[in-house]
Amino acid sequence: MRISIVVVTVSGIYFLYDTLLKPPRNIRHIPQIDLIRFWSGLIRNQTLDVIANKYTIPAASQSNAGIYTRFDFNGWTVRVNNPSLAKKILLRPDIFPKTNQVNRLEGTIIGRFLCPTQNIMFANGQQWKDQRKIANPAFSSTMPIELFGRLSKKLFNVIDRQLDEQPIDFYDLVKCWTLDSMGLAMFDFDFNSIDNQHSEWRKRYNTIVTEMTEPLPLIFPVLDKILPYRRRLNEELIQFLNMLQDIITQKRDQLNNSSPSSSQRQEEQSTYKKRQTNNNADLLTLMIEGASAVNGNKMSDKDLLSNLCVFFLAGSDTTAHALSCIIYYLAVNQEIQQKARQEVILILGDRPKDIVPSIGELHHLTYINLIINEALRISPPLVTVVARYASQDTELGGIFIPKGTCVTMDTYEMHKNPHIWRAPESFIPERFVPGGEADQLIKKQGFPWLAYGHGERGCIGMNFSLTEQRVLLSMLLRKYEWSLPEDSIHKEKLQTRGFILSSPGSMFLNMIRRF
Ligand code: HEM
Repeated sequence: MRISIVVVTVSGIYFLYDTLLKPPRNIRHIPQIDLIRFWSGLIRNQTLDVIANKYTIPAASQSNAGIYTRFDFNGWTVRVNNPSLAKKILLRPDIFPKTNQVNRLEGTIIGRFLCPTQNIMFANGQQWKDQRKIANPAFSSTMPIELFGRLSKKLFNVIDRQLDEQPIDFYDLVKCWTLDSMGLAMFDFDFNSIDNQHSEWRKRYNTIVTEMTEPLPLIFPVLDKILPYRRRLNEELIQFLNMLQDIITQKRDQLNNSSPSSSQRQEEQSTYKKRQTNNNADLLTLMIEGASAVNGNKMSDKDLLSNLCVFFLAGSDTTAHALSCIIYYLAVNQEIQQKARQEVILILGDRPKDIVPSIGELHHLTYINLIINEALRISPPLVTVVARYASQDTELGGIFIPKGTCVTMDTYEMHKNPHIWRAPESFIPERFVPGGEADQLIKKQGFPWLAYGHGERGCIGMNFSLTEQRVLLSMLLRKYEWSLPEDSIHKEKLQTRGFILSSPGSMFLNMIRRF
């Protein structure tokens, strides 16, 4: 009897060890990360650079291919830390399509927000093509520069009111700025969070985004149903989704009233084209009109809602993170800040007045563009990309990858890997001059810079987000000078954390007005 208890216990422990701590047998030939140390690092909230330097980069360095396996929210996954393999994966979506997150996350909080249906971020094949075709024109229309400029002036009013209470948390403010920009540009809804940082909708959105991506419920979705605070989060989510649904319904009603008959399709198409170029419509309007103008099909409310949520999540805190990191690196590199300011002054002049740059002027901000690229390298807002899977038996860097294996990329690690980039911890915008280090790496190695992804599944909102960054940064440089306070938590180095979306937590600055 005793012997059988011992045998059952030992077998149970072995079973748990074999299934939880060891990858499936068909990928055990690939180097593994030290899973316990990696996970305990994440749970102890270690910063991204510590995790990269201690666990993930060493794990990838075990093989020449620069790949390793680990268990995370996609289950056992092959993680790629190699630019040429990143290129191979991203340019072959037929061999490496996206994993089915809709099924995997069904019933979870993140699933209900991020992918209640197959939206543009997660769909594959024809379903994805149809959605991208509808959304593309909305994103390639003229950018709402005036809106970004107007919101920047609003932000400056808030900064000015806080100048006597230095330091100022720029990260918190810029999150309001990107949220208001997205709300207004996407569906003409004013979150009004710049003027009221404690607004109800802002609080709701922040709670959802912050708590939704906590690592443990991502791995064990059942926690969403058990833990009381997760149930409260669910309530917040329902309210947020209802608000978006109301906006969609109102917008449809408005459009139906303004174009009641289906026989007016030709007229609708020309209005749609005019709106695209004149930039007098929000993205939601363009998508609803696009859905009927492109192929005569209307997009269902469920699909629209699913896409709106994904645009929000993909586009709001990511850009806020990017802007905060730029501001940080300009604070700790005063000579780069000064050089960037000189460029802006050369193009926009130095009159003591806020000036919103034109699209042509933005194109001349070449040094600012280098700064943006370098900030996105040294601290990419998304630390990984959406997981793919091998749709057939294949190989990566000579290592066999069986059909069905989940594969993804370590964006953060690739951007910080000393085997790829020279002095990766140093902020050097000149890496991105034409023919410079970045171009050389692209030529020789593939995709070393993955901030916006690449290939047909690259970021649809890249131009939108880059325009936001260029407008706010150029206006900010004319108006203020800034530095890091002595007691900043980022004094030694930028501290970012996050499992999917990276965040500096806060970014307190001392700011001085130039006029
Ligand atoms: C700094 C800001 C941003 C960063 C760093 C970023 C990053 C990325 C990355 C890395 C991908 C590729 C993911 C993959 O291959 O799995 C992606 C895709 C995507 N992004 Fe962004 N993004 C940003 C801003 C935006 C904005 C403003 C929007 C929309 C308003 C947006 C919407 C999307 C969508 C819909 C996709 C999926 C495209 C597809 O698969 O066809 N992003 N983004």
